[in-house]
Order: sequence, then C-alpha cells, then structure tokens
Amino acid sequence: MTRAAENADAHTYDVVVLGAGPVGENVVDRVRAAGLSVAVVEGELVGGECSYWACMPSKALLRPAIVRSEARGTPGLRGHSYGPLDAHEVLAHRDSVVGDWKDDGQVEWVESTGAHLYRGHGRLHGPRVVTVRGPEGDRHVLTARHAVAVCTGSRAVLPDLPGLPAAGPWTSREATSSGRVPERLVVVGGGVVGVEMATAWQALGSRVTVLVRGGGLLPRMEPFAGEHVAAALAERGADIRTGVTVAAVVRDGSTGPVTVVLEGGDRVEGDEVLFATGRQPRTEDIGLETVGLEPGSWLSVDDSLRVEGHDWLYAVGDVNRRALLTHQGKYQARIAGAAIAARAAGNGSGGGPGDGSDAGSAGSGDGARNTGTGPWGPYSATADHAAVPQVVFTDPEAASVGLTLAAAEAAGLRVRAVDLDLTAVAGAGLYAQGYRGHARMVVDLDRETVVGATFVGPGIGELLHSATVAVTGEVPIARLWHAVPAYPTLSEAWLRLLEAYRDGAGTS
Ligand SMILES: Cc1cc2nc3c(=O)[nH]c(=O)nc-3n(C[C@H](O)[C@H](O)[C@H](O)COP(=O)(O)OP(=O)(O)OC[C@H]3O[C@@H](n4cnc5c(N)ncnc54)[C@H](O)[C@@H]3O)c2cc1C
Ligand SMILES: NC(=O)c1ccc[n+]([C@@H]2O[C@H](COP(=O)([O-])OP(=O)(O)OC[C@H]3O[C@@H](n4cnc5c(N)ncnc54)[C@H](O)[C@@H]3O)[C@@H](O)[C@H]2O)c1
Repeated sequence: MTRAAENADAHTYDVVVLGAGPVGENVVDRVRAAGLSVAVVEGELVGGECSYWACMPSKALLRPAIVRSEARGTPGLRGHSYGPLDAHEVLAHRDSVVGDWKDDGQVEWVESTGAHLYRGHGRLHGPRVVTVRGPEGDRHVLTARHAVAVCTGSRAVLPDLPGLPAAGPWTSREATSSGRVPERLVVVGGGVVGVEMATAWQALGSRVTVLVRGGGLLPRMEPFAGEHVAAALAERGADIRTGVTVAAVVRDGSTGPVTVVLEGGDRVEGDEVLFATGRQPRTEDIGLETVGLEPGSWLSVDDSLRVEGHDWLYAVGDVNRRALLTHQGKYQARIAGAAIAARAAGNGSGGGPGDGSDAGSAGSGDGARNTGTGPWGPYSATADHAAVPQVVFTDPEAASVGLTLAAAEAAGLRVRAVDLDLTAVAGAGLYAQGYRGHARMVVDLDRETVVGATFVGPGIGELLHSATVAVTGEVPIARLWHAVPAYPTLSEAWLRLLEAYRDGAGTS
C-alpha cells in the first residue's frame, strides 16, 4: 500500500470522475446509463462553476436587462420601462437561481443515478487511481477498472500586474455573486465575460468603463458583432476604451476606490475592478505528475476525449480547452461516456471506438464517415472543430456557429460571406421598433454549404440553432431554399441571406 493510501478506505469502480461540474455530471449520467459503476469526486459544489458563478447567475442578472430593453422597443410598454431596475429584486432572483450557493438538489440528482459521490479534493495517484482528501480529514483511494475522466474545469486568470492582488479585484466569481451594485465598475477585457458583466452591472446602475487592449469587443466573433454591442453599451453611457494596456492597479485600504493605471499614465477610477482576462485549467494540483503529465497544463485529447498516450485517461470540458462552453462540454461528456462504455464492453472493432490508438481518429476519409471512429461518429466530438455554437447574452445578443470569414479563409477554404441588415426582415420591425441587427453567412463555394453564421440583434439567440443544424448537417444551399421560415419571424433572415447569395448581393 502506498503512503497516500495509508489509513484510507479503498474502493474499485468501473469509472472515476474527477469534478462534478456540468461536464462531470454528464459523464456520470452517460456511463451509469450504460450500466457501469461510477464514483465522482467534488471539492466544492456539485454543479460546478456554471451553476453558481458562471452561466446561471450571469444569465439571471442579464435577463431583466434584456427584457427592459425590449420593452423600450414595444409600443404600450415604453412608459413602464424607464427608470432603474429594482436591483434588490434582481439580486435576490440571482441568489435563488443559484440555490443560495447550496448544492442539495444537484447532490440528490447525482445520487439518484446510482453514482457514489465523494466530497473532497481528488488527485491522480498513478494510472487508474484517484485519492480523495475529504473535508473531515477522511481519505479514500478509488481505483478505476476502465477509465478516469478529469472534468476539473477552469478558473479565471489574473495578469501579473503591480498592485493587483492587494487591490482585491473581481473575477467572474465576484462579478456573478456580488450582493452590492458598485457605483463605478471598471472592466478589463472585452471578451464574453467582460461584455456580459458590463451589460448586467450597467443595467443594475453601475457606471461602467471597459478597457480593451485590442481593437474591439468580442474579438473571436465577426467584427460587426462586437461593434453593435459596443455601440449599445456606449449609448447607455459606458466608456469603452480600445487599444489600452493596464500597467498597474492601486487601492488604498480594502474598501476605498480602486485606480487602474494605463500604459502612458492615464488613470481610471472605480469602486470595483473586474478582470475578465481569460481562463486557466484547474490542473495544478491533481497529480498529473504521477502519470507523466505537466501540472497546470491544459489536457490535450483526441476526438474521443482521451488523453494522448493514456488509454484509461479522459479529459472532458473546459480542462481540455477545445471549447470553454457548458453545452459543448456536455456534448463532449456524452461522446466520452459513450466511448468509455463501448471500450469497457470490448467493442474494439467495426464501428466501435477501438481500444487502442485508433480511437477517435477523425478525418479518416469517406469510408469511416458516420462510423464510430470517423467524423460525426458516436465516439468523435467532431462538432468541436466544425460547429461550436455560442450565444453572448448582451443587449443586443450576439451569436455565432462555425467559422468566421477570417477563420474560413485562414483554413484555406474558398468562401463567400453574405451580409444582411436585419431590418430587411419583416419580423424585426415587429420584434421591436427601431430594431437594429446584422447577420452574416459564410458559404463554402466548393461544397455550396454554410460553414459559419453570425447574428447580432435583439432576440437572435433563439435563431442560432437553425444555423447550427445547417452547418452540422452540411445542408446544401439548394436544399436550404426548401427550409421555409415562418412569417413573420426573425428566421426569415435565412431567406434574405439565400436571396443575397443567389443575387451576389451583400457579399465579401
Ligand atoms: C461568467 C461566466 C459565464 C458563463 N456563461 C456561460 C453560458 O452562458 N453558456 C455556456 O455554455 N458557458 C458559459 N460559461 C462557461 C461555463 O461556465 C464552462 O464552460 C463550464 O462551467 C465548464 O464546465 P466543466 O464541468 O468543464 O467545469 P466547471 O464548471 O469548472 O466544474 C469543474 C468542477 O470540478 C471541481 N474540481 C476541480 N478540481 C477538483 C479536484 N481536484 N477535486 C475535486 N473536485 C475538483 C470544481 O470544484 C468544479 O465543481 C461561462 C463562464 C463564465 C466564467
Ligand atoms: N454566454 C457564453 O457563452 C459565455 C459567457 C461567459 C463566458 N463564457 C466562456 O468563458 C470563457 C472565458 O471568458 P473570458 O471573457 O474570461 O475569456 P475570453 O478569452 O473570451 O476573453 C478574455 C479577453 O481578455 C483579454 N485579455 C487577456 N489578458 C488581458 C490583459 N492583461 N489586459 C487586457 N485584456 C486582456 C483577451 O485579449 C480577451 O479578449 C470564454 O471562453 C467563453 O467561452 C461563455
């Protein structure tokens, strides 16, 4: 028995899952459904970042802001939609959405699957073994017969800047859980967290300054998306500064104002400063060194989510850096769970995922398409490469799937982008008076299929799935003409885009 295993109880399961965020939970669900025994280890709250400090609280804060804005575009409601949001009520709603940061409901769900939940910090201890240090000093050694799935997620990155740790900056955790509306909020970073939180706190009454080192907001989307979001934030009073670099942060005392010092000497004062500057993997203390991997690194995986060189180790969700989104991590969890179950059942031939290095070898040609190992097969997270959908819940919303024009060109595709001002759609004028929005579809000219789509405008989040189906299904443009959008919905954007493509209009 190893030192870590001394005084510990030992158990063997088919699968051990490290981390019970949305992704770990879905691996549990899938492998339990296949009849495998599962242990899942969680060090904080079952439900993970998404439930308590990310998707759920941020959307609970944003929804009232979006509804108020839409009411302002709706005749008969306008008079009732000015004035501040009731911040007390919104924050109380947010608290109830996150279950007051208690996880009883999710624990109940995990246990209802038949999985065994271990609370505490889990670490790998050599191949197939996970040790758990529990909150009461209890220790457990869990051995996996078939697979360990690392689903430990990510945390916010803080840049190495003078004065920053002492200034008590907000990260996404404080920005989604604060019980107080700061009078002035400085947001550093123009990515998704930065723009969503700028939108939410501005609507709750904060005066917001956004500091962006690049040329605009939402740099991973088509440029027009960030331009629309920036214009709307600025119209409501936000100060958006692009091309600026933060050099230092200064706060006297723990509660006084905070000053952000920019390169060049300009200073921006706020009551809180949010650093929304990206994520890092939660892998620094999970025993990666005991299996020959680098602590603190992102875990790179094949398309069946298996870590290269380890036939028993899977890394699923944020921790593999393929797409830091709950829905995409849950998709990966379904694929990984299916692959683990099939391999455990010895399904190593024909269309199965194999038990060796062939697993998940996407791109293996037409013969392998739609089989287990080929692109779009049941054991291959192909959509991670081709069709990742994302909705940014700002006001207006921004949404995209697949490739931007620039990404498609960089990938060497022969493409044409078709642009559309969404006011050309009858449904837009009905959706809100003064509706503003834009859409772009990127067409692969060799295959005549849509490889990317981006929308910005009120209510377009619900339009995105139609684009995801078109991109994932590689639906020919000629067939899309037969997918008739109902009148008068925003989905008629598709018809206008097809007309523009046919006529060679609005293209680049
Ligand atoms: C502010 C914000 C808003 C977001 N909004 C959205 C959105 O609207 N839609 C969307 O799709 N995505 C959104 N995301 C992204 C989403 O939160 C993540 O993609 C998602 O949470 C990833 O899930 P996960 O299970 O991989 O990791 P996590 O949710 O981070 O869960 C990992 C779990 O593992 C546990 N853990 C870690 N290490 C150990 C250990 N050693 N032992 C035991 N347990 C451990 C953690 O405590 C945690 O519970 C948002 C992110 C942020 C920051
Ligand atoms: N609605 C959603 O789907 C949603 C909402 C929030 C977050 N998320 C996910 O969470 C992840 C994390 O979001 P995020 O906004 O933290 O990361 P991000 O990578 O989207 O954006 C971070 C931004 O900060 C900038 N930056 C980095 N270091 C900086 C520095 N020192 N000074 C100034 N700017 C700096 C980067 O250039 C980048 O534009 C994203 O990948 C996103 O997918 C999704």
